[in-house]
Amino acid sequence: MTPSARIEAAIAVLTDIDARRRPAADALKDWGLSHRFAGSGDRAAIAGLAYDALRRKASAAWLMAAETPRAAMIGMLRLARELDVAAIDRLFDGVAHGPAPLTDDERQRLASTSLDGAPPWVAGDYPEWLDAPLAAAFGAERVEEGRALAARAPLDLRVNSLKADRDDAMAALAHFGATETRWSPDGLRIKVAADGKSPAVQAEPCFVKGLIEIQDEGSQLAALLSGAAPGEQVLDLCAGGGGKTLALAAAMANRGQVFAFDTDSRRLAPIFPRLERAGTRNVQVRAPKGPRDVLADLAGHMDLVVIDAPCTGTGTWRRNPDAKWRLRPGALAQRTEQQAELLDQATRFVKPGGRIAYVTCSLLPEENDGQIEAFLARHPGWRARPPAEVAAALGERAMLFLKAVRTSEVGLTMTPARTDTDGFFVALITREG
Ligand SMILES: C[S@@+](CC[C@H](N)C(=O)[O-])C[C@H]1O[C@@H](n2cnc3c(N)ncnc32)[C@H](O)[C@@H]1O
Repeated sequence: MTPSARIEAAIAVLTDIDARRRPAADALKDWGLSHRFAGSGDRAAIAGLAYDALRRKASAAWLMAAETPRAAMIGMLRLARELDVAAIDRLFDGVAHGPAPLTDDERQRLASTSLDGAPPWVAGDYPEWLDAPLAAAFGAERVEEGRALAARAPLDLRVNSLKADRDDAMAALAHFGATETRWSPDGLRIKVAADGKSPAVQAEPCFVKGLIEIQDEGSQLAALLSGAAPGEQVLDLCAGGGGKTLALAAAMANRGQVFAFDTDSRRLAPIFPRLERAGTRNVQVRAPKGPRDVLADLAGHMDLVVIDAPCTGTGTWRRNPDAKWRLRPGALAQRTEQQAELLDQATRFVKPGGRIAYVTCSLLPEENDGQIEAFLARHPGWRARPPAEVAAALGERAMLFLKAVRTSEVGLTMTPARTDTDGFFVALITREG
């Protein structure tokens, strides 16, 4: 396919996403099924164009004074890919399978890339209804935070310390240009190519043998900051596919016990092959069994309960740019209710002196500090560890990390703008002994 034809295809995908209010991945898959002639390079390029246009949807619409998929594409090419008017003109050349030529008005709009005068949610490319919570969390810096959330994410890997050492894994992935992550002692980072295509690390021998896992650095740090230590009894209450479970087991050097639970057994299913590949020996998966309380025997015995809570995912917009435009206030209300219930439920498992690590991949205060403050008001006998104590788990990097993150009295927040990770909130709350 020509570059112009790829652009026209990406505009068609954006039109489908808008018309049917569906996830980008579904629209891209359908496009692929009905255009089987397109090769993998074409598909990756089209996905890259569509995702980048979604990332910059509000600012592109403002620049072009139009809220159409075509305007989103043209505006993105100028704002994100930094093409000049002549280069965009060449792509919009009007030949078969390509988009119609630029109009005079479109050409004029592209003369400037200034977003001066745009409201924060336009300059920061996030939904207007989230301006108030983001202002509460980040004040004037919310535009910068939004911009960083609208950028592409790198591919992060966690080296499995049960099987490998970071230097060896880095050498095995030198052909991808893997480098050490800034904060996580087990992390490696690979830059994603200009067309947005991630390298196929899952086909690498070191992945197949369980030496590495795909995990954002923020997620690695969230697990690390819980302070899980060898020999402890740990309940991973929202284990899902096991990303945190695997990191916890490695941090505990296979000693002690991790119990992995999730109410959704389909989400839990991938954990079994992942545990096997990683060589973990201290994880017991407790899959739900109808109304039976499969965690009853753990009550009062846990040193640590990790709640990697269901949340709005606002911290992961770099990876799911369409999710930010689909999020609705009702979903936020539902998530905050679930989170409060989970925090309350978790208390029954924690032994005196034990702790809960509460984690979200959200940047909204209602799901983060607000949730912990409300918990502490409901539960006398619990206290939040100050962020400086929580960050101490990072050893010599703790001071710099503390300066980078947003801290409150009850927790700390990583963001793409501050730590160059996905957005994560972490709080440690301790039951008095
Ligand atoms: C953020 S995801 C977990 C991701 C996972 N920990 C990881 O690192 O890969 C949240 C999970 O919470 C689960 N969940 C929701 N409500 C729950 C509840 N009441 N008890 C346990 N798990 C719950 C969801 O099924 C979902 O898998």
